[in-house]
Amino acid sequence: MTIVFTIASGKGGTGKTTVTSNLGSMLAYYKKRTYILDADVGMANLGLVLGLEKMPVSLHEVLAGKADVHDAIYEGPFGVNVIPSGLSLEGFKDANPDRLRDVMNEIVDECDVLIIDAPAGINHDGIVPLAVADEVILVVIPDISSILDALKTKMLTEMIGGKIRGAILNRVNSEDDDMTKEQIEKMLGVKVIAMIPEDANVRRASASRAPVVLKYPSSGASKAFRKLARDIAGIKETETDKAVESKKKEKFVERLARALFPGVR
Ligand SMILES: Nc1ncnc2c1ncn2[C@@H]1O[C@H](COP(=O)(O)OP(=O)(O)OP(=O)(O)O)[C@@H](O)[C@H]1O
Repeated sequence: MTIVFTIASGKGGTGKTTVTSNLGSMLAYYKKRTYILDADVGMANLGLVLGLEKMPVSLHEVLAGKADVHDAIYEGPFGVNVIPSGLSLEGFKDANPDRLRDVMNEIVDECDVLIIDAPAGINHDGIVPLAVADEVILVVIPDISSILDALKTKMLTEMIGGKIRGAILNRVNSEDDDMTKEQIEKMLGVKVIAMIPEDANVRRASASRAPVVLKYPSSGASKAFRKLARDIAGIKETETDKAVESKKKEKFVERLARALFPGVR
């Protein structure tokens, strides 16, 4: 059976696209037939961060009723199926977000997991992705305004009969954070299902147009995304996962050795 997740926040810039691209890629890596769809039709960037160069047909044309959704599916990292939104304002103007449910119905039988990257804010474009999801996942950063905005999104989701799976706490940097995981859970009234550290590799990977799980698989953020994907897919850590982790340790030991014995290679 297919499960549809919508990745939402409230406040912009908390990491929805980062979560969508990395969680989607990892689920594909773990052999789940995964589709990721950029419902942020006004400020699309899922295709960009995944390095899709040419997108002759995008969700814009599909939502405008001018193209079939199957013509707007592109192959991403580990074989994840990406449905990007276009970058032109002209295309955005004609896109009708109310068609999203029809688009979903056309692909739902082909996938195990569909992840929808929702736009920030509470407006009409943002409500449709909340309404069509089986479960909404909130992406928050440890900052009071992010939590308050996510709380509004949670209340709106529940008001329209939707269900919240939990919150992903992104950009965690324990020394500087305003709020702890427990305070956030209490305030939001939902479980924190993953904690993704602040990690410069995330931005570095985006700049080279790849998800961090592909570009820097042994980084802290990748480790957290791998675990989240396993939890969602209901699978245990594999030997390959352990090998990726031990690679990180080796590198640390190598770095330490270099620092202590600079002359030795
Ligand atoms: N864990 C992290 N560590 C460091 N940088 C991060 C992390 N997560 C996200 N970022 C960076 O934060 C910025 C915003 O992330 P992203 O685009 O995923 O947010 P968004 O919620 O989709 O934004 P918008 O609301 O504009 O669509 C990007 O530059 C991204 O590389």
